[in-house]
Amino acid sequence: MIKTELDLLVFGSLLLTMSSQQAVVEHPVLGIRDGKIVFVMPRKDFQEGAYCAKKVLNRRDTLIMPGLINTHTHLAMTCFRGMADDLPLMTWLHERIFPAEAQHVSPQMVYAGSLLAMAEMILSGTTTFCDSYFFVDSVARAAMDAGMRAVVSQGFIDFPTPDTPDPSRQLDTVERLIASWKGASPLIQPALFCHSPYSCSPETLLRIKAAASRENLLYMLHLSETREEISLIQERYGRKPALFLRDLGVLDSATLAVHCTWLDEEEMAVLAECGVRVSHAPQSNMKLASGIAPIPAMQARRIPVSLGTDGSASNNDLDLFREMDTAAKIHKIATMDPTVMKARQVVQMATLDGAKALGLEERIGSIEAGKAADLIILDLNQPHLTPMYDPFSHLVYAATGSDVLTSIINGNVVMENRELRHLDLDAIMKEVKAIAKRIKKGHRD
Ligand SMILES: CSC[C@H]1O[C@@H](n2cnc3c(O)ncnc32)[C@H](O)[C@@H]1O
Ligand SMILES: [Zn+2]
Repeated sequence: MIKTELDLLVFGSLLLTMSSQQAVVEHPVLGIRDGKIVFVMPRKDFQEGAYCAKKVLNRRDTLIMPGLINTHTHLAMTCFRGMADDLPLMTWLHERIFPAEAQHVSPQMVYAGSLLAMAEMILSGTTTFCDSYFFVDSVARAAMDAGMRAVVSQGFIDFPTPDTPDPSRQLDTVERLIASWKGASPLIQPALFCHSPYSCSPETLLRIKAAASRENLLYMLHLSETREEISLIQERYGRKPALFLRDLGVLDSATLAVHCTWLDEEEMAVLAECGVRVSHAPQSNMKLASGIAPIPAMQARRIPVSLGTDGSASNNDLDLFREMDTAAKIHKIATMDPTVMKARQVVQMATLDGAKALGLEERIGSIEAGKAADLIILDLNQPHLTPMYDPFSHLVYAATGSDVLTSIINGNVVMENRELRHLDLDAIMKEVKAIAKRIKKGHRD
């Protein structure tokens, strides 16, 4: 008998496909070749003699699921973790973060801080992230080195930023990003990010959107994050932020709006009509006391909502398991209704809906034959995961990132039994500690 060759065979106790049917497979076997899922089937249907695999992962008491997708973060801000806590957004940004970024953000700092973030994300089950920051080339190189799937977006603000000191040259920065990374790797998608409607002029918002549309790239921005933003935009443009952006012509299905904390009914209707996707970052919204986004109302309008951690200076970690727990609970208390944001739906937000938010649902977000092999394996043999009536309940309300044993991205094992395969964590932490020492002293890198 001719055997089908596989790169990897994975056995487990339970597998959550997170496909639209949300099938759960007991005692699953999963075959992977050339970075893709070849089959998923129950072990009883598996003909052992029909396959030969270069590597086999087979551990008792494990749950296999799609890798988690973090749709909004600023990875290099790991270097600022814990540096400016317990402040409201505008004070945090203008008095602490922007000045620190002006002094310390460099290609080296972004590479080191992003690598540290990637180590943290892989160790906690994230396989795809969408980053928005400066010196994007460093983020993309770090993602290639870590073996992570990434949307790397270039951030724009209408004042001199570390990689675009002259804001009138923003389009040069766009061109550099496209020349270096568009089509360069199946793991990397470039994208464009305008910081917000209050920090970018209508001309900038439009110019960057036009470039994104021309190049078929995702366009993102922080939207309606605080009440202060609503007043500012209302004063400046005589309209609420979402209406202002709709009238400007930058809202469509290739737009991902981050936060959306203070959207009202009319604005939600506009987002739904335009096909805008949303990234919800509940822990950052809580820590900066920005507010509670009306997520159940958005989902009722069929606005696709995904999860993001935001940067680690406003969260302060990148563990999407903790974010899922927060997302499930915060809306129960906000609506005083424990039936909203059920565990199964929250897991979907962190997987398939994350893929939809990034326009990657054909490739990732669920475990299905033909999709990329981006998956994680959790250890169920833990006191806090015993007994198990409902795996979705455990993933949202009991598990943390440290329950992830093994992570596979595009068919590559990037972490096995909690050992990072591509990253030297000690060296990365040493480098970031050295950067933090300079930040503490206030010296330039
Ligand atoms: C142009 S994107 C990078 C830019 O955004 C800043 N930032 C990080 N988190 C937030 C947030 O929650 N709201 C607004 N701005 C934020 C970051 O420090 C960079 O300057
Ligand atoms: Zn952000």
